[in-house]
Amino acid sequence: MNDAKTQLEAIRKRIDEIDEELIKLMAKRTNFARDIAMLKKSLNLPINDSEREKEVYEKTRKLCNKYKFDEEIGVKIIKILIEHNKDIQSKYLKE
Ligand SMILES: C=C(O[C@@H]1C=C(C(=O)O)C=C[C@H]1O)C(=O)O
Repeated sequence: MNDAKTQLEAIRKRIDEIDEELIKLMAKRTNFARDIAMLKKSLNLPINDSEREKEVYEKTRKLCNKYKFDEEIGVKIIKILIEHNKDIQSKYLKE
């Protein structure tokens, strides 16, 4: 019983560490939004690039299969990050 409690605590500690890594990586991905916005402005390109998004979603599906993670959940998470990235790009370009 006590052993199970110790194991539960150990797993939760690992989950906390993983959550921190996830947030760190999401921030890292999102922090490219400003540079991307500036480069697109100089190249006269729109913020939205549906071809690139298609590639990102395809890659996401492949990675989900590779790591045995639910494909639809993976795509949902990436969609949130893509939309957030585009919102930030728009904000920078409005400044
Ligand atoms: C970041 C970009 O801008 C947008 C956001 C994307 C993303 O977050 O992956 C992909 C395509 C674009 O719609 C980009 O063009 O690479």
